[in-house]
Amino acid sequence: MTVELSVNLNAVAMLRNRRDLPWPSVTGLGRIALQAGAHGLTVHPRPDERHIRFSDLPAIRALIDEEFPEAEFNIEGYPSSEFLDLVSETRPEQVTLVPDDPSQPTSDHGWDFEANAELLTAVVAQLKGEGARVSLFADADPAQMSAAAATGCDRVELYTGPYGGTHDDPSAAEAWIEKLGATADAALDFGLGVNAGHDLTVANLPPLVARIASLAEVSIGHGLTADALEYGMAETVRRFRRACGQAV
Ligand SMILES: CC(=O)[C@@H](O)[C@H](O)COP(=O)(O)O
Ligand SMILES: NCC(=O)COP(=O)(O)O
Repeated sequence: MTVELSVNLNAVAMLRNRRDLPWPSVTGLGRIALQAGAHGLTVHPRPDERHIRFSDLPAIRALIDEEFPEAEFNIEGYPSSEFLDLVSETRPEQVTLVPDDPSQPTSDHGWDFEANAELLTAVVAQLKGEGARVSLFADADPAQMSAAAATGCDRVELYTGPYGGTHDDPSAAEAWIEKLGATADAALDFGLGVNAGHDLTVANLPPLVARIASLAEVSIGHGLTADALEYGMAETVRRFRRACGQAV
């Protein structure tokens, strides 16, 4: 099974938001990602719009519709009425529901599916009725997959933050791979597809991909944007030196 890559544009938007200027362009970087073969684009609009802005969504929708009709738009977030309205207007191919509190700096846990069964079952049905695939953000806990499936969702997105945090501790990384793998196995047993995301990198992806044969999609923003800066820095410095009049 090919693991599809959805590029999360939140980090690009955060950099753009430092100034009242249109660069880096969220849509422009999204275009480059899709031209390079990414399967889709992910955004996680937060209530304070500190990363992606609600006003970014129509342009990303238009980019996909007009230039990359095979690509998917994945919108992540807590199912507030504002978020659900945004989704209805934007019609993403996939919605990933995340149990974020507005005060959280970033997403740091999956759903408690039993405690939120009523909310999730209703919202999943609504979003599926609007034509979206629905994925639910999940901790590495096989015991929760039965309750996840009972909501009617299509997929779970495994929260890989704690695995990403083990970058300097190989034995802890192995233990997290096993927990994530066991959760993916349980999800598959209940008929769920499996996505994964948070703090994934070029270094920590291969063991995850090797362990989870059913992995359908990873969404990556922070590590991918950091690499784009690192691997694009030398050429960019040369461009600016040329602009200074230097012979390069
Ligand atoms: C749902 C998830 O895992 C997050 O990674 C999120 O999409 C990133 O959002 P921020 O970039 O706004 O922290
Ligand atoms: N769903 C996770 C995501 O979209 C990106 O997370 P990160 O790579 O920015 O940690």
